[in-house]
Amino acid sequence: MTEKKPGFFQRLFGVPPQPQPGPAPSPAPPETRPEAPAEPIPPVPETVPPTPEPAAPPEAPGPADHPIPPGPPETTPDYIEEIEDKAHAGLDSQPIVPAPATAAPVAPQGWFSRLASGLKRSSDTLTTSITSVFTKRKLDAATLDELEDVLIQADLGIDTAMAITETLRRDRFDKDVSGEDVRAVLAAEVEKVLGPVARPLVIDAASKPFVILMIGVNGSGKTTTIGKLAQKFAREGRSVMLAAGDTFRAAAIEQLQVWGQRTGAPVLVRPTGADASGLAFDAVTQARAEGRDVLIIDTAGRLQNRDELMNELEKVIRVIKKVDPQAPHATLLTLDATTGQNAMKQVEIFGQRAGVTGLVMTKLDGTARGGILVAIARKFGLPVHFIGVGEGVEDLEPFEARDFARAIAGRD
Ligand SMILES: Nc1nc2c(ncn2[C@@H]2O[C@H](COP(=O)(O)OP(=O)(O)OP(=O)(O)O)[C@@H](O)[C@H]2O)c(=O)[nH]1
Repeated sequence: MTEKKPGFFQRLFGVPPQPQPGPAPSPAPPETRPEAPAEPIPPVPETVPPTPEPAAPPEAPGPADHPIPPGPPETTPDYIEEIEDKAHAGLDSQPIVPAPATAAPVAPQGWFSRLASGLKRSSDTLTTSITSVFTKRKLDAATLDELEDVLIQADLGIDTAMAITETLRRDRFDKDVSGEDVRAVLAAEVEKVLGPVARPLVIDAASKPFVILMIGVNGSGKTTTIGKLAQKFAREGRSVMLAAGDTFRAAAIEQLQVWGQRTGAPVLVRPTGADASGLAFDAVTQARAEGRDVLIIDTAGRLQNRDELMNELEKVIRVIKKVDPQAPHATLLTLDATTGQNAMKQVEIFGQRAGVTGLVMTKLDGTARGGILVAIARKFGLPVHFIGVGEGVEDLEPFEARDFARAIAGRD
């Protein structure tokens, strides 16, 4: 199914790009993102508005504010907007109805169809395999074994695969069973597993600011998710501040600044290579002084097996707690669905080291491995707050077990 999508800028603001538009969110081309930079990049000349000094020094204060370097052309917002425009070329030719610059909250209309089309690769793979197993045969032991293999290959996990085959064995053994029957059982079982973990992210208004720390491996979608969340919170009328704690990557800092411009959220930045914990300390201090409702802190991507980087993350958390012992109030792990089974390891290690409180699964649109969310839910029972099925701001939604179960089982 090819859905005609408006341009990214239009989807974000409801208006076409103006002659001198603000820069677009800047997902850096993968080749510009080091997997896990070991060496900080040296500071560069000043261009960024200074940020106040912390009330008390953090464990290892970062260097003074510096400008954000313009960055190589391939990482600039203009360049990225150009790429996005090209990516959507041919899809943007419809006349665009102008909307007010201050876009009104957009109802999550059509979310299920976006979810279903996002999860299409996962559900197609599953349903095609199921259909090939159930070709109007009576349900026998061999068929159940085949089905179990199919479900395990779809990353649903052994326990869920067994639960589904057990249900079928109990209710339908030696009877005719169609692919549709199996999909119904699959949807029911997936919903049963996901129901308890589908929990909204509740912003406690008593915590000012409510501090959200965004963590995850490189490229898992932290910065993009922060932008999407900032947009949501701003639409809810909350005062949001962002902190560009991914001090390894100039492009990530710029990316966050762009989201800040779009959402009206100030962005605390430091030069590339600056100490992330010092920045986190300043961010919480400043957000508190300004009475912000929500502070979202980005962090550099890190592989869970890089011990020194995980130590650094622990330090960021310790330093945040110096300002507010209850913070971070939410530590959200972004998981790239395309990584499949490795996501299990990420949940385990980040959970141990950083105390993950909730999950955001991104890129469910780009993979046939969406079933991994079911395996993760069953094993860890951590709340899943949001899922992402695309790069646009409207492609992140609160997680609903029933919708996901229906979409992955290919049921309308
Ligand atoms: N298709 C798709 N792409 C996504 C989604 N979420 C994020 N992305 C893209 O994934 C890429 C990486 O996203 P980032 O937000 O830069 O990831 P990050 O975790 O901040 O990356 P590092 O700074 O390298 O750690 C970007 O190109 C995003 O546009 C999603 O739900 N679906």
